[in-house]
Amino acid sequence: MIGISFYQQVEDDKQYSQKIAYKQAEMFFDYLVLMRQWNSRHGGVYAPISEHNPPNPYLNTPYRDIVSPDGKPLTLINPTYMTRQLAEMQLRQSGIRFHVTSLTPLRPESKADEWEVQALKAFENGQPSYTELADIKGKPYYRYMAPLKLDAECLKCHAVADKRMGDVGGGISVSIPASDIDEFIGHRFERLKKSHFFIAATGVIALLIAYWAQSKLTRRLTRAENHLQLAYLDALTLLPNRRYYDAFLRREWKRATRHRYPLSMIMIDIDYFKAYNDSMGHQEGDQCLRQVARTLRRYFRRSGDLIARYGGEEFCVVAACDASQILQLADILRMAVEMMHLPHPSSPISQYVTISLGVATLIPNEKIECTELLHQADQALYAAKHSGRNRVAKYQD
Ligand SMILES: Nc1nc2c(ncn2[C@@H]2O[C@H](COP(=O)(O)OP(=O)(O)OP(=O)(O)O)[C@@H](O)[C@H]2O)c(=O)[nH]1
Repeated sequence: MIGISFYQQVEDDKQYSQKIAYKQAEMFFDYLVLMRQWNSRHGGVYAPISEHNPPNPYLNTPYRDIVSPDGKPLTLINPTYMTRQLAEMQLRQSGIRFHVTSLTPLRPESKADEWEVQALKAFENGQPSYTELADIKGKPYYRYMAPLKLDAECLKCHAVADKRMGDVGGGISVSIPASDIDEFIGHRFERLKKSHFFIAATGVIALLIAYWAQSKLTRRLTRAENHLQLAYLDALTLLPNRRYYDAFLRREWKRATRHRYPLSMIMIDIDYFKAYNDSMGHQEGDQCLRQVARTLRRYFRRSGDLIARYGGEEFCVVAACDASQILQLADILRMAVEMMHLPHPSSPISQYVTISLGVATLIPNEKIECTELLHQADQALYAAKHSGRNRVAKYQD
């Protein structure tokens, strides 16, 4: 955006400067026309003949040269001769060129150049003025030209058969060196470059600071998140731990109390896990816990349900569903673990690892604590264990 702004401002400045150049040329033209009218109104003016004011050989009029009563030789200066003299002075002083010209000039020096010929032809077709950036002797100029209408004074010398008063007799071209404008644009360009560079540099520094601050914040957040995960995640199974489970249960209990919907719980315990450890080794025991956890967690995707490692070889489930739904879920979990076909050589009830599950459901209210649900699920688990293991038992009063 800074690049676009820079480009646009430079382009705007160029166009604006060009407009000013052409306007300046137009003002020169208007002023010259005014002076010519003044001269013409007096029928020309006499001035002493000098090195800078020799008699004009192209001025075809009686009394062109006269002598003043005190004996000074004077010569008549008509509008065109005056413009020519002014043009020479202006060129010497500022490099700006005026040129009075026509398609049929009397003086060879007044012959129109290629560009002026185009402009004069355009005037004959009614165009009021002509502007262009064009070269004179290999140097670029902002060129402006407008027509001169024939008046009585002009017709004295420029009497052409098909020309009448008010017709386009020629024109004056005003040419301003492009180097004057380029110099101005150059200064402006430098200033724009500096200011845009400053804005860009400030922007980049601000972005770098923002990036640095943001990555610092991200690092702190990641660290905090890791700490939080460590605080609430069981390192062995990567399931939520008992602390998280307790907090979750209290929250869900309150919500279920408010909205009066049933909350269910499953306590899960691996059967004969001591024997498994003893026969397979503690590391295999850990591996078994991980595999059971991975299998169980697949059934918990909803935000209102949770499975956690409750401690040792025990897992615990809390779900916002009724008694029949939780019984179904518990049975699915039991079968899923059995179907893992994890060998358990020292289990008296199966050749594979199995689990026992205790299920309880309550509709919470302000008079019951959530520990009651835990207690009931635990009782149900105890019942499942004592009625043979590898089964689901429902809490009975
Ligand atoms: N490998 C391993 N073993 C554990 C872990 N946590 C608890 N245990 C073991 O799990 C066993 C639990 O045994 P018990 O509570 O006697 O129960 P059980 O042998 O599973 O018998 P039942 O529950 O009655 O079927 C203990 O031997 C604990 O050492 C653990 O993180 N890794």
